[in-house]
Amino acid sequence: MEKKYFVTSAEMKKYDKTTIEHFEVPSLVLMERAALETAEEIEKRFKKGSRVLVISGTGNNGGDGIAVGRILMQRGYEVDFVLIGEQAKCSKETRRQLDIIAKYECPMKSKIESMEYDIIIDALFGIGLSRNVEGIYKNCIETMNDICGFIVSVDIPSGINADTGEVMNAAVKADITVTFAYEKLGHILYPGCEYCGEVLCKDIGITDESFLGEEPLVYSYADRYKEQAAALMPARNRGGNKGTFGKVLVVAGSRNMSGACELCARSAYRIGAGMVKIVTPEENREIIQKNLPEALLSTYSDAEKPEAWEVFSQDLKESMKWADCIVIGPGIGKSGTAHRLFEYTVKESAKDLVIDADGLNLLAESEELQESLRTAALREGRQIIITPHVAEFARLYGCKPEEVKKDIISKTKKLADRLCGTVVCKDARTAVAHYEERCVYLNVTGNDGMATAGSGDVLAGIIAGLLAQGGKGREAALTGVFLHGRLGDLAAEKTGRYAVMAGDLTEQLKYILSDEGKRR
Ligand SMILES: NC(=O)C1=CN([C@@H]2O[C@H](COP(=O)(O)OP(=O)(O)OC[C@H]3O[C@@H](n4cnc5c(N)ncnc54)[C@H](OP(=O)(O)O)[C@@H]3O)[C@@H](O)[C@H]2O)[C@@H](O)CC1
Ligand SMILES: [K+]
Repeated sequence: MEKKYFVTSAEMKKYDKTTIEHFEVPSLVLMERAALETAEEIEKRFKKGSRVLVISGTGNNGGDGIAVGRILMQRGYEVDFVLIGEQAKCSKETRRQLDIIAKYECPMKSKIESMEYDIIIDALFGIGLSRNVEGIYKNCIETMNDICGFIVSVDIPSGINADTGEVMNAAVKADITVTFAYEKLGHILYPGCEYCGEVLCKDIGITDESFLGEEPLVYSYADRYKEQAAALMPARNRGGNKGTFGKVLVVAGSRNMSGACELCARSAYRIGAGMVKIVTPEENREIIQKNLPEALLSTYSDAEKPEAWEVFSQDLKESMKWADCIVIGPGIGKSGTAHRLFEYTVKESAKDLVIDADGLNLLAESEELQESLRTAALREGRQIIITPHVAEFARLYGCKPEEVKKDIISKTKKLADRLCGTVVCKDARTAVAHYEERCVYLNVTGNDGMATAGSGDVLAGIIAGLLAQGGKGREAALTGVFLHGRLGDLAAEKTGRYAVMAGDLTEQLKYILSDEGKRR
């Protein structure tokens, strides 16, 4: 699978350093390449004679900016240079850039004197931003945002934290961001991604060799899969039958709450599972048979009564034997029956398990069941995938939702390690971690239209459908999350983000995988 990495500032600095020290590429060569790439993006958009303002800080980001200005000046643009901060504090490379423009007799100013520019080069702070922006720096960022010109941020908009995407008290709102070698987490996480404009990632000679064997912690699927989603699917055997394409057991819904199980089961079918059986209260029978006649059904009533449970649990045991994997939780509630069903599914089966929604709340309440799942994963290789949104995650993890949002990557990994499974932490950028893998997947598909009831039920069904077709827990989760986001994007293209409903996502499965084979 082709990956795309998102790096932290510490990782990027390490790769810079390796390229400079281990591979002996001079730092000024990297800076010149970065500047050339940035200048070329400006030349594509603006003609010679355009007025350019370069705002530099004292770090190497500032040096990049000065070099961009110098190249544009040599190519016929009208360039003004401003340095914010003390010259004496400039990095070695930035001092060198100052010396070069001094030789060309370009004056360096210490404040912005005009608001009349076509282009602003934002090179105040790059990945070296280490604290909140205050005083003259904050004023400078606000002035850049006030000038009417087109803003090109060098590497990252000044004021955005490259690791978390946080706004450090003030940040530049760029039209484009030209970054180098790898996109940073701050380009992709919210709110940072909303400040970048279009992100253009340029090769300046820092390559995967600079990892020296240890790849970055965070990755996603390469962009090409957005157009070629079917390439992520498990190969489909033309000689297969409904048994070989996998059997999913959906334990979902509660009395007169049939929507969640229907969405989940339908999604499992649409992603390609051969058979789907729904376990739900008897009251839901009629509506499910009407809406989803393809689903097999096993219903229960009065399961709180011991004799009824006795009979039904035997039936459930048979269903669990029949299934290749189980999904439990959507719409199940937290009643006594829900507890029983959940406990039984965890303890009496070794089949791969997707836990969603209320199932996660039941899991959060029971250390004993968490321990059972850990043991089953380690001893029997049972694959456990949990799909919490941020609030459910916080309950399981034992922290506040805000803390999850601030540190989604490492917390998702820690929870996966604790549960010995795959954890899908659903947010605007969903993270997926697996206990046996060091790296964490960060999803870049999807949109806010998907923040709608039932969207999670669809994801749980998709992941279970992929598991049933033989996918490993980790891959099923990654592919499921990526596809789910693509479904949301396609649905939003059709209706706009406001109008997207969960059923629309499943509907899009009809189209997104229709090119299977052609694009593999
Ligand atoms: N190796 C190379 O040649 C390559 C380098 N590249 C480029 O280098 C950039 C990284 O350079 P960098 O590490 O020098 O950091 P950068 O972002 O310029 O700023 C650091 C300065 O800001 C200061 N500072 C920080 N926070 C502050 C605050 N809130 N308020 C005020 N000051 C604050 C901090 O000062 P201090 O914390 O020491 O007080 C320091 O002086 C990278 O983004 C890319 O553009 C690429 O071209 C690839 C090749
Ligand atoms: K910048």
